[in-house]
Amino acid sequence: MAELRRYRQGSGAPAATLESVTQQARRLTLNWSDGRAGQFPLMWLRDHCACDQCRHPLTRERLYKLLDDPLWERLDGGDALASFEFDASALTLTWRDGHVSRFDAGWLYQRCPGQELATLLPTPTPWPTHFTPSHVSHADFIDGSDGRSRWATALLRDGLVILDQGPCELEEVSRIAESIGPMRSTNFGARFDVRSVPNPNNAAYTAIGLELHTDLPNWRQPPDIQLLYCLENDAEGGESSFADGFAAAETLRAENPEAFRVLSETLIDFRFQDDGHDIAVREPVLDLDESGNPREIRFNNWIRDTLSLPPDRIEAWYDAYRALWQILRRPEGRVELTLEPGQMVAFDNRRVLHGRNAFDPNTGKRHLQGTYLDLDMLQSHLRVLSR
Ligand SMILES: C[N+](C)(C)CCCC[C@H](N)C(=O)O
Ligand SMILES: O=C(O)CCC(=O)C(=O)O
Repeated sequence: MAELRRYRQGSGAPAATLESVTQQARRLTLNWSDGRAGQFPLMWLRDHCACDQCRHPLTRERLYKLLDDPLWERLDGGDALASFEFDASALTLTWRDGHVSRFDAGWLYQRCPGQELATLLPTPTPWPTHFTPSHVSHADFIDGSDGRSRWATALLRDGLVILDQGPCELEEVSRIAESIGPMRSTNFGARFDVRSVPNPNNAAYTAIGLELHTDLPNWRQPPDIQLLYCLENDAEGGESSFADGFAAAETLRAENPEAFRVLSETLIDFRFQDDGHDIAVREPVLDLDESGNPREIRFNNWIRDTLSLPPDRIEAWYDAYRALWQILRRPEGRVELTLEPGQMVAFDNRRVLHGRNAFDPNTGKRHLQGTYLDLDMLQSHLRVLSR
């Protein structure tokens, strides 16, 4: 069964064993010793055969093509299956053409159609009021899988995690990022320096305060994860703040459902322009998933473009936007901290907003290095660490 284990998700086989199997037309019903019953369409079973002909022996990717199999030319019932046998831990099917498929009972138990598949990933959880983010030391992160797992778990769950006591070395942020996945490039490069420069092309490269925002809402797919690594921070000011956009959206929905509706249903324009770029998109401030829960927030006051709505919708949109903005500013919903040299914040840029107070470049230096990562790479990293 080694070949089946290769693509099994989750850990270990369940305690329950297979007790009975019956066929009804184009399905098998499987009953386990703990009372669970599962209905498996024959086509599903044939499609998930894990033998070396049906899955590539090395990559374990599917080779079997349902569409090319003469077995399904007549979709008239159960005649695809010639016979089946089972014991407590396995089910063996012999198909009409003589092909044999063997399934581990535990593997099937975890995949009963209609049942949520177990995931190794933590569920994103909105911040309670006065939320305190998790900290992981740089040494624990570098040394072993435990520190990395704690870091990635907190980031996926809370959308924010802090790494402490790293070296004050240029490019440490790139090394950290690349140990997880390729850095996600944007018009600001793959890795960027946040400091006050003479000819800035965006507000982050000045010394002004930055209201809570998400980065690059003017892209169809804004960067998922942002890493900001502090190298120097001895200028006066420059304190950081963060707020959970999903928690704020939920508060808005509870307090002002109409504002929530307006922000999720109205598409507005976001646009960034400099000498070489003009990147623009039309999207809502709150993007909801199929269940109506916030999936993404786009909030960035300085690159919000001209509001082009019919006049009778403009006031309502501004009222809704101001209501959300007010919630985001509430102290009980914000995390405030002063980044120390060697500290790195990582956050979900499509959920958690970040900002900073103005700083005075005449009183000292402030320098952060940052980059972005795709969420896919962070999730992959945690799954691999859990193997
Ligand atoms: C930090 N870094 C400069 C890379 C990005 C800042 C982006 C913030 C905002 N979306 C904007 O385009 O102005
Ligand atoms: O300077 C900071 O602390 C934050 C910079 C920022 O908001 C950004 O890079 O997008």
